[in-house]
Formats: sequence, C-alpha cells, structure tokens
Amino acid sequence: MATYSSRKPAWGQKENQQETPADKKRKMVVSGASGLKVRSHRGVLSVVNLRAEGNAVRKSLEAANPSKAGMAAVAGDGSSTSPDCVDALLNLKMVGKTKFDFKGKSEQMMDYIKKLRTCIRAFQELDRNHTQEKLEQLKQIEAQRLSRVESETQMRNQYLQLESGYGELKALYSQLQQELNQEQAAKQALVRVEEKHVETIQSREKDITMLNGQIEKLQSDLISSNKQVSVLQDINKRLQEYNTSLQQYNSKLQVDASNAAEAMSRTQKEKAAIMENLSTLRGSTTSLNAQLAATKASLQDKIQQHKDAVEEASRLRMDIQRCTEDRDQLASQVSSFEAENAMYKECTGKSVAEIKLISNKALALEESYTTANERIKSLRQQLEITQHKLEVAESQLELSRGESATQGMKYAEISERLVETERKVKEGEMLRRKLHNTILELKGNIRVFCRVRPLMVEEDEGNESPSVQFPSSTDLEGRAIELVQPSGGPKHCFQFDKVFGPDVKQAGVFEEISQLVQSALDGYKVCIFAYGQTGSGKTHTMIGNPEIPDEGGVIPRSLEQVFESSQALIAQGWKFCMQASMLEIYNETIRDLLAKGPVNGDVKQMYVVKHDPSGNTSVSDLTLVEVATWKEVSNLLHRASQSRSTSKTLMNEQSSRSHCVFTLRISGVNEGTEQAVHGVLNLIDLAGSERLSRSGATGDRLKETQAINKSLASLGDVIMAIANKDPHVPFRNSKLTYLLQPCLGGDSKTLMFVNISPDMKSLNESLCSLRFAAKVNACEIGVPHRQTSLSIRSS
Ligand SMILES: Nc1ncnc2c1ncn2[C@@H]1O[C@H](COP(=O)(O)OP(=O)(O)OP(=O)(O)O)[C@@H](O)[C@H]1O
Repeated sequence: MATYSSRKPAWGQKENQQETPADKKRKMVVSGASGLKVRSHRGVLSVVNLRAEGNAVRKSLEAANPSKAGMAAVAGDGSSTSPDCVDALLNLKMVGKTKFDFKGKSEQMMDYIKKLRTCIRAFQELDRNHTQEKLEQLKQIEAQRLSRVESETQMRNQYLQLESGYGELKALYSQLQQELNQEQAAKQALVRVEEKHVETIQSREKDITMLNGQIEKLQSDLISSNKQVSVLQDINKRLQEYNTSLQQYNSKLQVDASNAAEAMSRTQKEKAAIMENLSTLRGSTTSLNAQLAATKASLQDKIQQHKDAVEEASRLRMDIQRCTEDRDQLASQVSSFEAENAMYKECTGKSVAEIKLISNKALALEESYTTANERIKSLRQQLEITQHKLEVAESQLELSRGESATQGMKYAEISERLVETERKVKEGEMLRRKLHNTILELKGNIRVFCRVRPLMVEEDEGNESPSVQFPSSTDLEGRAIELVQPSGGPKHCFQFDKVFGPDVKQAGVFEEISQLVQSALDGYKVCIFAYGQTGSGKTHTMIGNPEIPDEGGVIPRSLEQVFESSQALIAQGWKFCMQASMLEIYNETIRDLLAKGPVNGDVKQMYVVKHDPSGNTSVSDLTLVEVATWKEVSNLLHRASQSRSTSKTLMNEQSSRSHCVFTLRISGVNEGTEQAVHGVLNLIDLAGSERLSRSGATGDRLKETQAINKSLASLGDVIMAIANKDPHVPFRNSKLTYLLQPCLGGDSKTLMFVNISPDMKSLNESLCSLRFAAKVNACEIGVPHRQTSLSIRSS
C-alpha cells in the first residue's frame, strides 16, 4: 500500500529537494493505481486506499456465479468443475469385479458418462455465466475507465491544488522553521530557567526540610498555643461575661451619669441661683441681722420699757391701791368725822373752834381725796399709754419673730440644698472612682498609690523645708507629687492613681482601696504591697497599730471589711470559708510566722513556692489558719508580729528586716445560685530599701540589707521586663518575685503603695522610689480574672 501525506518532512529530510517529473508521475500512478482519493483540506492531504474497491469487485463476481457454490457438490456426481475433480473424473478407470466383468464396467461407464454429461452441462453453464460475466465486466471496465478518466481530470485538478497547497505549505514550513528556531531559543532559555528552577527547587527543598523542622516546632507550639487559646477563650468568655456585666453596669452608670449630669447641671443652676439668693440673702440677712439686732435692742428696750411700764403699772396700781385705800380711809375718816361732827352737833356743845378744825381737816381730806382721785386718773391714763406701747412692742416683736422664722426656714432650705449638693458631689466622686477603677481593670495596669508620711520631730529640728510638694491645680490635685531640690534645681513631677499627703489618715487611705479589697470577696486575686525606703511608712500603712482603732493600717481594716461584708452576704445565701497564712522572706528564706512553737522549729523547714496552671500559688507546709472573726485575725497578727524579724537601725527604731506576706484565701458558696467564688487577698509589707552608708549596717544587719536590696533589685528587673514586654521575665531570680509572679505577671488586681519620706536627706531615695513606682505604673499585667464556678456538687 502506498500512502502520501502532506505532513511536514521528517527532521533531517532535505527540505527544498526538487521534485522530478518522474517523481510526480510515479506519485500520480501510485495514487491512481491504488485508486486514492486525494483531498486537500487546510494544506493537509488525506489519502484513501481503494484497494478495498478491487476486493469488492471480486466478491461481486463470485456473487454473480451462484453455481460455483454448487461445484463441490457436483464433484462427486461429475458436476464439480474444480480442476482436481475434473482431473479425477478424467483419470477415472472402470474396474470390474473380474477382468471380464464387462457388465459391471459398462454400468460404471454409464454412471461415468452421466457424470461426464453433468460435468459438460456444468461447464456449459459456467461458460455461459462467464460470457455474461465477461460482458458485464467489460461494461464495468468501460465505466471504470470513464470514471478513471474523470478521476484523472479530478486528480490533475487536485494536483494543481496540491501544488499551490505545497507552495503554501513551504511558506508555512519556513514560517514554522522560524517558529521552531524561536521555540528552540525559547527552549534553551527555558532549559536555563529550568536549571535555575532546579537549583531553586533544591534550595527550596533545603528550606522545606528546615521549614518542616520549624513546622514541627510550630506544631508543638501550636498545641501549647491551642491550650493557651482554650485558656484565653475561657478568659475571653469570662471577659465577655464581665464585659456584658460591665456594659450593663456602664449603661446604668451612663444613665446614672446623665441623670447625675442633669441633676448636676440643675443643681449647679440651682446652686448658682442659691448662691445668688444666698448672697442676696446674706445681704438681707446682714441687714435683717442688723435689723434683728436693732429690733432685739429695741425689743429689749421695749421689754425693758414694758417691764418698766409693768413695774410702773404695778407701782401705779399699788399707788392707786394705796390712794384708794387712803381715799377709803379718808372717806371713812370723813364719814367718821361727819358722824363725830353730827354727834358733836347733836350731843354736846363742842367749841366752834374744834368744829372748824375738824371741818378744815375734813376739807383737807376731801382735797387730798380729790387729788388722789386725779392722780389715780392720770396714772390710769399713763397705764393705758404704757399698755398701748406694750402692745405695739409686742406686735413688732411678733413681726420680727415671723421674719426671723422665715429667715430660719430659708436657711434650713439652703442648708438642705447644700447637703444634697454635697451628697451629689460625693456620689459623682464615687462614680468617677468606680469608672476609673473599671478603666484601670480593663487596661490591666498595676495601680500605684503614693503616700508621704509626716516629718518626724527629729527631722523637723533642722528647720529644713520638706522635699515634696503637691500641685494644687484641679487636674493634678490628689494625683501628683513634686520632688524639690534644696539647691532650687529642677523639680521632678510624678503622677499616680492617687497621692496621699502627710495629713491623710489611715481611714482616708483605706477609703480609696476598700473597693479593691471588696473584689477579693467577688472571686478576684488581689495583691496590695508597700514599697519604699526604710522608715518611709510601709509598716505604718500596711499594719499600723491595730490595737488603736484610728491607727489600724490596710491589713486590719481590709480584714474587718471582708468579715463584715461576708456576714452581710449571708442574707443572700452566701457562705464563706477563710484561711489565713503569714510568712516572711528573710535572707532569701521563707519563714512561717504562724508556726506553733519557735519559728520554723528546730529543724530547718524548707518551704517551697508552687504555682498551679490556674494561677493559684501555694507554699508547701505553710500553716493555714481558718478565721471567721476579726478577733481571730488580730491574735494571728499579734503572734506574727512577735515572730517577725525587726531590729533597730539608724533609719528606723523598729525596722522590718524581711518581706512580710499576709494571705487570706476566700472560698464562697451560694447554695441558692450554686455559684462558687475563690478569691485571694495578698497584703505585703516589703522590707525597706536602704543605703548602707545611711543605715550604718554591719555584720548580720549588713547581710540582711544586702539580701533585701538584692530581692528588691530582682523586683525591679521583673518590673522592667514586664514593662518592656520582654519574652522572658526573670521571676525565679528571687523568692519574692517568684512568690509575686501571679500578681505581677498574671491576672490579679494589683496595687502598690510607694511610701515616701518628706525629709530632704532622703531626697535621692525618694527619687529612686518614685522612678520605680512610675515604671510599675506603666506595667500592663493583663486583665484581672474572676475565679467563679458552678461547681458545688463537683467540688
Ligand atoms: N502616715 C504616717 N503618719 C504618722 N506616722 C507615720 C506615718 N508613716 C510612718 N509613720 C511613722 O514613721 C516611722 C517609720 O514608719 P514604718 O516603720 O512604718 O516605716 P517602714 O517603711 O516600714 O520602715 P522599715 O522598712 O524600716 O520597716 C514609724 O514610727 C511610724 O509610726
């Protein structure tokens, strides 16, 4: 079979080889002989082999000779026309049973003749068929010849088309060749790129191996992160709850605040009006007071006059009485005289002279009687006038009393309003404090309060001015402290959440932290510690003198409040169980201050600080005492104070030589709501930082001072690391920092008191303490976390 394809020549084949006419003819013959139909389509020739056509012709010839199928069958009876059968028939010999069995041979001959005849008839039939076939084939050949001529014409046309297609193909070929060159160049570039890619892939593979290592590490990190995430989710959930409650609280506060603001503006307006009224009232009060004084004076006069008048009246009445008596006496005398006169006239002839005398006497008496009457009359008139004056004075007095009552009412009203305004201002202050606390809690900062103690008598002797001042501007009042230099150098100003001056008493300090203490009962971990140089008032602030009510410090006051509040909460279904412990860290060793017998016994006990995953801290073997009343705690404090390491130094009569940690663990259960809370209150009195040059420490004191300064320096390192958000915080560098880890790096509410001595000699120490406190104030330790559960049954 010959085929022809328009495909591109194979690589290496001569591209522009000239085609000879012989080649062309051969191609034509080949294509014609094989009966190919060539069709050009988009420059590609498709070739169909017509050999199948010849096969079809042969088959049709066989179909046209149906008797051929029966020839085999004839072979046996002479009808077969196959050469072998015919040869076999012609070579057939007649065989008799014997040599002379002519009958048998003739019978065979007859049969043979029959077969020959049949064969001849078959050949005749075949010959007819062949002749007819031949005619038909001649017709077909003619038709084929015609169709071939036609197809030759078509082929020629096709050839021409092919020629033009070939030209096109050549152009296409050269174009493709160019494209190929370009492709090859591109391929080489690609190969280079590929090589680079391989290199990159190799380096990437290295990276991948490295990354796989990292991924493994990351996966382990991821697992721990997932744990953290679940913890954080838990925290987040709690925060959301907290947030919702805060939002509710906030909206309530906002409503309260807007109400308060409205009330405040109303009150301020009222206050302004009141102040105006007050000033006018004050004016009118002064004038009224003057009037009142004048009225009082005149009233006094009037009262005096009235008194005088009353006295005069009584005097006059007595006079009148006397006069009336005199008159009556005179009248009786006159009547007796008249009776005597008549008797004299009747009975005796008394002398005319006596009668005249008696008449004169009678006349005189009558005269005095008339004068007395007149006097009585005038006295009555005077009495009437005096009574009238008295009435006028009384009505004036009544009027003044009425005015004074109105003034009093106005005063009472104004005082009430002032009390109300003061109450509102106090409420506003409370609200501000609450909001401030909430903001600080949300920010997660450690709160810092600064307390300046008063100058001691011996410090005051030098008549040196104190080293601290308190700015009085409204925005800084109570929140800022300035350190002044004796030489008049620049001031150092520090701002804290609260600054207490020397005149603020223990109660005033506690008022500011009472809410924080209260939150230990709500299930928070609360930590309050006092920091400062030796003798600056840490122990005074934290413990004070619990025996004297006004002198008690943060610890006794906090415990009193906790017990009182827990008692009050019983009504709401709460039951609290509280355990107290007290330890000191002395020379980097923990000592149990509540241990029975001598502190830590004869055998040196090793107390180990442990933190569990939920952030709770415990110290092994530490004495825990269940407490329910302030009295019990007071006894414990007394016991602990006797065990605590203190001694006299140049800086302090009774200096604490250790860090003292009081812990109250609070567990509350509400049977009604099945809620449980677990709060912790840590109250810490740190040992004072001191300069060896000033404290004059030697021997054991020197060792103590060095241990104190070292642990406070570790505290400073921890604070610096937290403030700088360092990945590693060196909590384990000292017992103190390790114990305080949950408070400094965890989720507790932490407050630091920085205690300051105002003595000019302590200026440098105060500056160091205030700088440290400012650093602490900038620390973000995380959002406080409330420990609550619904686990009464499970626990
Ligand atoms: N706010 C204050 N009001 C009155 N007196 C105070 C005040 N603060 C401290 N003091 C007195 O100052 C003295 C030293 O105070 P305190 O012992 O509390 O200092 P400290 O900082 O604990 O010292 P140390 O670190 O050496 O133990 C004490 O006598 C104390 O009573």
